[in-house]
Amino acid sequence: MTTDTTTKDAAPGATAPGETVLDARGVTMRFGGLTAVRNVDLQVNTGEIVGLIGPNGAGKTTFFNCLTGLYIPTEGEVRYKGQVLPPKSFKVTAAGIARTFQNIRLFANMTVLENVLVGRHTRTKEGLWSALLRGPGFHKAEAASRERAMELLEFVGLAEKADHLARNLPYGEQRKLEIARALASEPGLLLLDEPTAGMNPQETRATEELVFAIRDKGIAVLVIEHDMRFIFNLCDRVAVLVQGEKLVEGDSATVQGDERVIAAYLGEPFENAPGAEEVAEVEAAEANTTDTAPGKENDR
Ligand SMILES: Nc1ncnc2c1ncn2[C@@H]1O[C@H](COP(=O)(O)OP(=O)(O)OP(=O)(O)O)[C@@H](O)[C@H]1O
Repeated sequence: MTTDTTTKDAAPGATAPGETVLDARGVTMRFGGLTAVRNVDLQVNTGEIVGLIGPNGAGKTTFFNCLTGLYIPTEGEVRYKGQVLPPKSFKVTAAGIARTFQNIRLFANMTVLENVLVGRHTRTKEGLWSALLRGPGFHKAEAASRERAMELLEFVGLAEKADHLARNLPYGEQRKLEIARALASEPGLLLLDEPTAGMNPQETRATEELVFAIRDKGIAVLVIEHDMRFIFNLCDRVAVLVQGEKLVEGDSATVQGDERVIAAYLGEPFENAPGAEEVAEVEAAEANTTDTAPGKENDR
């Protein structure tokens, strides 16, 4: 699949093709006597979707936390577009890295649109006084933010639900909303922590298409997932963490066939073709989907 980040469709945070957006070197994170992540190197370039897989407790989320300023690595360095990242998560977001969480963290009693507007705060310049006085600058900035938030809701297939309360959305749509909120900070790199957890096969497939569409806008993606079909369909490169260390890194075919990965994580060689039962489930669900269903416009 090709990526053209020079088109007018490129996201505001998009980077030139081939640029290294994330450069993590020797990242180690210790909690007392436990080394959760040990000396991990990982690069992500523009136009790439990179997967991070491994057994439960392998250190994947801890590594994400080291990339996003939630944890300060005990050792090692993380650079975004060549700059060492500041050790504060809001500064990391402002620098251009956005993330979603393993457990959905939406503002349940706010509307779908308001949740996305919250995600834009790192990109709005209007300060407290401007907000209190509600001058022309404030109204202009607010209108621009709303317009961008609606564009993002359109992109993820939730525009028609902009006024719904987040808590009333079905689970799969809450996950999409989290992605829209993360995109609202106009990142150059998006980190997704188990984006398909709890989804049915149809929702998982729609998420796959959404991630491809995000990549096609020039935003690099690093994704943690336990769904191996999702990972191997989606990713240009996959890194495998086991007990905090990077065991293998390579393209999907290399990782799927690696004896060490099979022994430590997959258990048995990965069978790429979906089972007949899964195909039937997706086809039945798609047959029931009306033309107005959210996410329809992202289908490719
Ligand atoms: N804040 C913390 N304090 C102490 N130990 C922690 C902390 N966070 C994570 N750990 C430990 O670090 C190890 C790695 O955990 P982590 O959540 O990063 O794994 P993971 O690969 O994301 O697992 P999963 O796939 O189950 O989400 C585990 O042993 C965990 O108990």
